[in-house]
Amino acid sequence: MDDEWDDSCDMVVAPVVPAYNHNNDVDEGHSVSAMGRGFTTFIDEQEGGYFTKDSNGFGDRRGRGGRGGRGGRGGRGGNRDRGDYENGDAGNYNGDREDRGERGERGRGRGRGGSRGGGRMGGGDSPTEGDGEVKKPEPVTYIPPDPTENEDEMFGSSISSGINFGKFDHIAVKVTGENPPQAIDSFERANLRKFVVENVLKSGYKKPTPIQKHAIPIIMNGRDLMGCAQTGSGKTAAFLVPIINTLLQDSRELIVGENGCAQPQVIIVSPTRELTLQIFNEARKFAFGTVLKVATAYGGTAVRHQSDQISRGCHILVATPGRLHDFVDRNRISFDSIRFIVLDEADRMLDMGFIPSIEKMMQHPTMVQGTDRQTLMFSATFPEDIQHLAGRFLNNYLFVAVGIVGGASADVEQIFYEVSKYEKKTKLQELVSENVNKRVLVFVETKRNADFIASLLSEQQMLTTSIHGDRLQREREEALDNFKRGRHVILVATAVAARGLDIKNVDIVVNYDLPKSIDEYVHRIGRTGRVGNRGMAVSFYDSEQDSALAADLAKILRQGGPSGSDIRNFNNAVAAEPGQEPDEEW
Ligand SMILES: Nc1ncnc2c1ncn2[C@@H]1O[C@H](COP(=O)(O)OP(=O)(O)OP(=O)(O)O)[C@@H](O)[C@H]1O
Repeated sequence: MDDEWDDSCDMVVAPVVPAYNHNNDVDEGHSVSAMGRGFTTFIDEQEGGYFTKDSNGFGDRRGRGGRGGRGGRGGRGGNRDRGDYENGDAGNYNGDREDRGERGERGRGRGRGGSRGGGRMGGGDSPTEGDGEVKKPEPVTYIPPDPTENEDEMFGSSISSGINFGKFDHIAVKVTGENPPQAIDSFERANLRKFVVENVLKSGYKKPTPIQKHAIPIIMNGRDLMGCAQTGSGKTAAFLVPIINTLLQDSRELIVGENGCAQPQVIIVSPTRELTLQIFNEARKFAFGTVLKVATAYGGTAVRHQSDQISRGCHILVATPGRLHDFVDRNRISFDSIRFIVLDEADRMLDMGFIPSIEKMMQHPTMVQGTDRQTLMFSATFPEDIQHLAGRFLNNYLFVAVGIVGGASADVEQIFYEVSKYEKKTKLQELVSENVNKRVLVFVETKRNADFIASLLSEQQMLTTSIHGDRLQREREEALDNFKRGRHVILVATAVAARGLDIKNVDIVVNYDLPKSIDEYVHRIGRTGRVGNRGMAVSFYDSEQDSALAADLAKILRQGGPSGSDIRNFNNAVAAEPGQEPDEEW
C-alpha cells in the first residue's frame, strides 16, 4: 500500500518559516496563495462542443495542489532558470518527498504559505501547515496510463523531419578531446544491431542528424561525452540508440537483489516529469522487440505502482532525481550494475537546484567507479561554469558541439514586440485571433498567471489549457496530451514546459513574459522549429522588466551563442563537417 510506503518516509521537517510574501507567485516551486488550480477549457465530448468555467477547470475539486520543493534558483547570475522545474523534482533532496506536493489531490482547499529556501529534504516541501503543526502527508494515488503497446502509436510519436533537415549537414561540428572515433554517415553503416536499425527506421529516421553522427560512434566506443546541439536536433536518439545497442551487443545479467532492489544498467535523469516520461517512451521505442526492460520513476504518481514495475528488474531506468533518490534511499534501486549514466538537459541538472541530487547519485556507496561506467551529458546550452562542474563526473570525455554552443535553432523565426505589462493581454488576444487553429505554446512566469491567461483565452472561445507546478500530475499529463492531440490548441505554461518537450506542430511559441536567462529563452523557443521544420517565436519585450536580457537577445538574433566551447582548450578542435555555418536564410 502506498500508505505504508509513505508512512515510513524518512522525512526531515524543515523549520517553520513564516509565509513568504511573494509578489504574484513567481513560479519557483513554492506555494501560492489560494486560487483555483489549473485552467482548462472544458471539452464536452458528448455535446461535441465546449464550454468554459471560471473555476479551476476541474469541477469542484478545488484543493490546492500543494507545493513541491523550491525549484532551486539558477546558479549563475541569480535568477537563472527560476522556473517551474517544480514540485520538488528540482533538487534539495525533497525529491519525491515531492509527492507531498500533490496532497492537494485530496482537495484541501486552503492556501499555504511557502517555506522558502530549504535544507535537506525539507526545502519547499515541508509538511508543516504554516501553523507549526506537522501534518501527515497524504499519499499520491495517481497511476499514469500504461504505456502504449500499439506499434503504430509508439513509432508515430516522432515529429517528421522538415524542409530544412538537409541543412543540418552544413552546420559546423567541433569535436574535442583525445582520439575521437570516426563519425558515421548512415544508420545502416553504423554497426548497429538489426533490431536497433529497424526501430530507428520505423521511427521515420532516414539519416542521422549531426549530433547522432558523432555521438553514436563515441558512445559505442566506450567514451564519455558532453554533447551540445541545438534544440530539436535529435539528442535523445543520439544517446538512446548506442546505449541500447551496447546493452544488446554485450548483454549482462539483469540483477534484482534482495527485497526487489533493482540494479538498472542505465540511469537517465532529466529535470521534469514530462520530459522523463517522454524519454521513457522513446527508450521503449528504440528497444522495441528486444529483451530490454525499460522503467520510469517520476514524482506525482503512486509510488507503489512504480516500485512494483521497477522491482521486476529494468535495464534502463528513466527518472527524475527526486523519485530516483526516494527509491534508492529505500533500497529499491542500487547503482551496483550501472554501465551508463545520462544527464539530459545536463546544464540544468548541474545547476544549483539539482546538483545536490546529482552529487548524491554519483557519490552513492553503491555507485560504480567513473572508469567502470560511461557518463553522458547532453543539452542545447552548456555554460562554461557548468562545464567545469560537469568535468568532475566525466572521464577523459569527448566534447561535441554542433554549431554554436547555446545558439538558438535557426529554423525559428524570432519576432519581438515592445509592450508594457499593461498591453500584453491585448497583444496576446490579437495574436491568437490572427492565428486561429494554429498550435500556440504561451510561456508566462507565474503559475497564477498561467491560469489567468488560460481563462482569458478560453473566454475568447479558444480551446486552452495550462501546465504548471501547482497542477496535479494527472492534470499536467492530461493537459500535455490534449495539446499534443490538438484537443486544445493553446497551452499556457510556466518554465516546466521549456526544456526537452517534443510536441508535434507547435506553430508559435509566445514569450508572454520573457525568461530571466538567455539559455532559458533558447530552450523555450526550441519547442517549435524542430528537426528542420520551420517555427515562430513571438516575444513580448517589456523594457522595464527585460532590459537585462537585451544584449544576450541581440547576440542570439545575430546567431551567436552565449556560452562558448569546450572549456578544456584542446588543440585538436576540428571542424568535423566540411560545411560552413549556414548563411542568413538558415
Ligand atoms: N535522424 C532523425 N531523422 C528524423 N527525425 C529525427 C531524427 N532524430 C530525431 N528525430 C526526431 O526529432 C525530434 C526531436 O528530437 P529530440 O527530442 O531528441 O531533440 P533534442 O535535440 O533532444 O531537443 P531538445 O534540445 O529540445 O531537447 C523528435 O521527434 C525525434 O523523433
